[in-house]
Amino acid sequence: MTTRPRLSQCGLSAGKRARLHRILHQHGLGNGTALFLPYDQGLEHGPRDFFPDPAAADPRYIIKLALEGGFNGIAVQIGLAEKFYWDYAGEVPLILKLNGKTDIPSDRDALSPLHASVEDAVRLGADAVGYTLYVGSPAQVPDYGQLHEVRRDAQRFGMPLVVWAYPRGAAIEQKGGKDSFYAVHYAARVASELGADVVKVNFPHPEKQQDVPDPYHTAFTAQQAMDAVVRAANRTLVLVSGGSRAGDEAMLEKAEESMAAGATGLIFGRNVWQREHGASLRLVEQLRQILAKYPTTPKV
Ligand SMILES: O=C(CO)COP(=O)(O)O
Repeated sequence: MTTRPRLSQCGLSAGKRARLHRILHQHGLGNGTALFLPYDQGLEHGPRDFFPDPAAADPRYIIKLALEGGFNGIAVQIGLAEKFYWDYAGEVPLILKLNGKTDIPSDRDALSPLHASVEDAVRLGADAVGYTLYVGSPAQVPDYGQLHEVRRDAQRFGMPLVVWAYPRGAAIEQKGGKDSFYAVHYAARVASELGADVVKVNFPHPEKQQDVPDPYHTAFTAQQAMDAVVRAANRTLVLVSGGSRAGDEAMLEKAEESMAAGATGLIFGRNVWQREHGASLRLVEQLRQILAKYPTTPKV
């Protein structure tokens, strides 16, 4: 097990630290862990994601769900933030996603363009900004350039930077895909080296990697792989993503293994809002019980 870093250890400016403190210690369970509700899938995958529960197509339903479920924050794109966030008077912290793209063209040369700024995030009262970085994509060079701009502004405004570190592209596919241990481990390290304050990763699968450098041939369990991912992120706080719809047992196991490894929290979207309302809240309550077992102590 890896120790979860405290905010005072993470090289944060006063503004970033105050905002992360609000998210982690004044919302959700208030114990330094986090449960985020991401809601950018309407852009990334299209409205098909709302077919399982049509209520979820309405951003007001999602924000209410985040409040009812005691989430630490929601992650949305600029258009929804401008139209809906203030309906709830900023009661749940906002991570403003600054880039995003559709899945209509193939992901092989993926680059996620910027369409909002850190200044927008300040104007909207956000507590963090989110940036999707496609590690391993042929477009990773311009991607790093965009991230650099965002990081500079985030430093200037004291705004925490959450990097969605997504392995992508043909080279990643050849090595076992975007959730192979090799890819997730590398992506966590890249985000940390490039200055993310928080990194969001897929849960790593050691059994999926192929054609990878030697050290990865060692047999890792899922728990060991997750431990290694948290270590690779060093003093960058780790969030683990939910992924496409799975059963409750699988989600709870992923949550437990992630938190035991030293992740700071979970960012589960479709697995929460693709269920009917009562089932969503029941799963959230079980996730909160897991988070309650892993407080950050001491707090600062
Ligand atoms: O962070 C996420 C999307 O931005 C994760 O969403 P899912 O849990 O639906 O995979």
